Amino acid sequence: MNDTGRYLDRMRSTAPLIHNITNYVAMNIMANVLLAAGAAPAMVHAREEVGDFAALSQALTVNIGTLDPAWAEAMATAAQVMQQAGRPWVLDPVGVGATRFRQDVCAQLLALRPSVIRGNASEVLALAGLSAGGRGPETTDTVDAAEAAAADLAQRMGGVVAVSGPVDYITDGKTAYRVANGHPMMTRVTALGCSLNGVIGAFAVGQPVLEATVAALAYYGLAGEQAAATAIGPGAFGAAFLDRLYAITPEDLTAGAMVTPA
Ligand SMILES: Nc1ncnc2c1ncn2[C@@H]1O[C@H](COP(=O)(O)OP(=O)(O)O)[C@@H](O)[C@H]1O
Ligand SMILES: Cc1ncsc1CCOP(=O)(O)O
Ligand SMILES: [Mg+2]
Repeated sequence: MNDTGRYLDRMRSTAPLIHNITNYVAMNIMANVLLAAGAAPAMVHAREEVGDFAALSQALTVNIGTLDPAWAEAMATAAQVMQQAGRPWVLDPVGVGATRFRQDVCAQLLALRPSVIRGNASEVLALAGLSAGGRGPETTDTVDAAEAAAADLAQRMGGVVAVSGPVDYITDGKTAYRVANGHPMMTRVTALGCSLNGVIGAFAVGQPVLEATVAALAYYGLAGEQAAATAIGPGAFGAAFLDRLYAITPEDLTAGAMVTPA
């Protein structure tokens, strides 16, 4: 894949409305990430309105980071709208291995066929049923260890699975890519994984989902590399990261993307 920049260009040209049911930690950070990238975010989670709002949106992201039963109901309602409309929706199974409640809610959401599942290695392993553990939002496993689980999950779901980490792994169960962009500083700022889901959703609007997900991860990782080159620590990095998401051009992305077939 050497045309990653085209996916960024198309996303920015439509500035898609992305409906996010995300956690309290991520809401503000994720909205800023989406605005910097060139999309239009909305954080909407009330059971009474998620269905109507999803119907207006071009993509949905669902994140179980700060789950409660009312939110779980809202997530299923919104995901069902997207599934029926054939529009992309992204699931982030934050900390799914940690509790029974998260596992049960994810099982219900998987039945609604997410277009993309994006998680770290521990989350993908737990979601595939290959590990019951995990401490919470941070990974304790390597991406390599989760690759077979990702392929299995993608085949079972009929969607794309993206395992993020030092080198990301993205597969639809048949074709797979690795993306080597990124910087370890990205793990020192909370909610950057959560915010990535929005960027994936935005890239996936009207574009082939596997390739759009790869391009989104390359773009995100490139912004992380560039931000880390100037930042003295996590605080400055967070601001520089938004600035780089805003500044990277389609040409920069095509030149800087480190994508290989897996
Ligand atoms: N050690 C690392 N080196 C480079 N990039 C990383 C590293 N760890 C994570 N990333 C990047 O950080 C972003 C968030 O991924 P990750 O930290 O795995 O998510 P989460 O916060 O959900 O655990 C992704 O773009 C990923 O490529
Ligand atoms: C710290 C925390 N606790 C519940 S959700 C959340 C944010 C996790 O964000 P990310 O997975 O992107 O690091
Ligand atoms: Mg996460």
